[in-house]
Amino acid sequence: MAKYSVENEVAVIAVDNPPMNALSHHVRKSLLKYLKEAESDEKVTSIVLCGDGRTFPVGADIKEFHKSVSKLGPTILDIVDALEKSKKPTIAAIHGNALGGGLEIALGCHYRIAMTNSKVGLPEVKLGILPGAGGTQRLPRVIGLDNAMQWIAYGGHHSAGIGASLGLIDRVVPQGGNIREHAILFAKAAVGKSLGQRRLSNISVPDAAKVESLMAKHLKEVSKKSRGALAPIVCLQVIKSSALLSYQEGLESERQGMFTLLASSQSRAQIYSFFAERQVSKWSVPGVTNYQNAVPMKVKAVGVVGLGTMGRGIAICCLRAGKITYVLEMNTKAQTAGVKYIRGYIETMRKRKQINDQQSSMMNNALIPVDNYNGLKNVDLVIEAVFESMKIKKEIFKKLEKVCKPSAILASNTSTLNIDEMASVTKRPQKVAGMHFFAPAHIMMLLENIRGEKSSPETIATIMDLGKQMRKTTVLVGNCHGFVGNRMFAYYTAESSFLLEEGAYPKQVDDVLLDYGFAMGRFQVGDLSGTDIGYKIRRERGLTHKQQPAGTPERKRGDRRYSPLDDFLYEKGRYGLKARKGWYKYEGSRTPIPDPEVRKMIDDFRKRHNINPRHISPEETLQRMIFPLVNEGFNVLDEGIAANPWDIDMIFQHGYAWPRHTGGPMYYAYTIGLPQVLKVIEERWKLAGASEPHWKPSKMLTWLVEHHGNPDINDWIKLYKERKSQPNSNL
Ligand SMILES: C/C=C(\C)C(=O)SCCNC(=O)CCNC(=O)[C@H](O)C(C)(C)COP(=O)(O)OP(=O)(O)OC[C@H]1O[C@@H](n2cnc3c(N)ncnc32)[C@H](O)[C@@H]1OP(=O)(O)O
Repeated sequence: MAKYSVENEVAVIAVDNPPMNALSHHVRKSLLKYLKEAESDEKVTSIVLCGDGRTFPVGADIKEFHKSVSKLGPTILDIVDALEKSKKPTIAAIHGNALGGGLEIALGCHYRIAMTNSKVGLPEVKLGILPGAGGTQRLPRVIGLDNAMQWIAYGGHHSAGIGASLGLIDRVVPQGGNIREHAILFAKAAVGKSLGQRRLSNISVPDAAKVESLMAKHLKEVSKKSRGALAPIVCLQVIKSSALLSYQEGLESERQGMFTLLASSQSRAQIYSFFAERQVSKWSVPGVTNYQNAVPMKVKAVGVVGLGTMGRGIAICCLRAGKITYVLEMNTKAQTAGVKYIRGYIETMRKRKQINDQQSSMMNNALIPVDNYNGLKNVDLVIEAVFESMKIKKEIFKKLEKVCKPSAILASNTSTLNIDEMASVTKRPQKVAGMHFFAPAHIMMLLENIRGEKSSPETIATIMDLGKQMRKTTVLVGNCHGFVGNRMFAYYTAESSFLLEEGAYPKQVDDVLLDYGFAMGRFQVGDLSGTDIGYKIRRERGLTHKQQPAGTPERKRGDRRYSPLDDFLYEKGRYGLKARKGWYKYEGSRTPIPDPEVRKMIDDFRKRHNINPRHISPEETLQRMIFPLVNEGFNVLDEGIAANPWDIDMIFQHGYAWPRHTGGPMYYAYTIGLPQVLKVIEERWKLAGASEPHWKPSKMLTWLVEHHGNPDINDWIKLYKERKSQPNSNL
């Protein structure tokens, strides 16, 4: 709804649709009604549009998308038109966020004033669509093509100050000011002034002459940054119309572009992702506890054990979240290097204005290096981040048990190992949990939190809350080898090496993944992280080529298929980018170049094993890499290790840079259709057999397909659990 009042001849229309004042159908209806009322009331000389509560409208109601209600008039464009056509000056009074349709109605107004701490932007591209209420045509007319292309194709939020410097915001109201009062005064002063040039559809785009060169520049950038995504490209094409066509023709091009994007699977996937991102914070452990009833502990001081790459990143996350951070590293050289890195990073953040001087000095003061376990006696929570070895981790947990106060939570940053086994060496298993950060921890958005069998509701609530304070997408999962992410990802990696054995080369596989939308292929990523990382993990598990007793078949570990190609690569000193050679070679830059030496290694291997290389199609490559991962995703859901398919999708989007416009592996499977996915998995299972158990069709996937075909992704768990809970379900 909207509220209407007249103050001192100024009509004030305030959108009132908590929490975000989204422009839902009922809001649009009442906005237009009040606009007409203000227009026809002779006592009203000007009109202010604002938001009640937290914010100016943040855009269209995303919940209405793909539903018939979104098509019910009036549209946002009807409101924008009415505001612009009004004979009385219309003023948008912005506080909080004016985003998407919110900014578009502000662009319909003749003037815009904004609180200094407010944000403006057209982020529709992030939902796989475009600003569909004239934003693609009006914004370039105010801030120019170059800026509009940047704003719309990337969907960033911008400060009111930036908006003012570009002519979008007419006045910035300082902190502490009352936006409504300022707007009323502004509106009074605007009465009687000419509105001609204030109607943005009347004016032309200032840098229209540069349209072709700007198009080329931005198209190049978006195809690199948002590989495979349709929306940024359509956005640019539609913005181009603002420079070449009349306003009305431009609007038609916007309408057509919107039609194309709304019909694409990408927009559905991105809208799904928007809600999924918010849904994961509403965690629950069925029958035990959930985000609404568990109370987190207050965490003031955190300990981080180990100052390697992970420990340093985790310490930065803790400092940014305002925690006193004790970093324990007993090796003096490693401690000096770690602390130097952290302080250097704080300084970089300060220089980039991500933090101010005061925050920088607070963070530096809150960093406390210690060189023995006693130094951790005051922390509320400790995260160990040492090498991935159960033996070492158990020793650390025993020491932590002795020195940490009884209330302290003991967490491990393990990426694969059993949390319950670590908990078993302590007297406080209810206070033990996993906090799996992804490298680099201070950059990657994901935190995969692992609840142990005995983790208490308070412990779970605390690690989830800490993730939120670190501003991470924090997903709660159950305990098993590799948890959700690495357990599923192992098959993606394994299949990529099998593909090399059978006929592909690294670039061929990587190109398929790049076309799918990944920023980097599997082998490029391997080189970037270092081929030594995986090797050390395999060595810890006794899997590497060199650890096998004489006579062990090269391509088997036990009764399972194994590819030793990754081990050979490491043994040749090809550690990846840092060694300037890995799956690729690097000559003076980070550009991966296919290396004949790697090709020879693969060819020799094939010859030794009498493998006749065959052509592997892009379609097979993609299916071989993604479908076993999806199959395992269904096993993970069946076992309750992940509570929902969107939990898995968020783990992959934020931890493994899975392209957002596909929604994530589970949503992608839903887009393809579960019957089709199962068909491929079943065919492959027949071919591969027991030595490749990752192709064994998941019970849950099979049951869903047999009984429901391709049910809505929101119904998977409900349908399956209902059936599973029935007696004699055999599931
Ligand atoms: C054509 C298309 C047009 C014209 C459009 O306008 S498309 C929409 C463009 N606008 C956006 O994409 C903005 C979406 N919202 C956000 O980015 C953020 O919510 C925020 C930056 C505005 C605020 O962030 P934050 O303070 O963290 O709050 P939450 O994101 O957690 O949001 C709180 C609840 O509000 C719901 N929400 C937010 N925006 C919308 C919306 N546009 N439509 C419907 N619902 C919205 C959000 O889902 C949260 O709901 P709950 O999880 O609490 O149920």
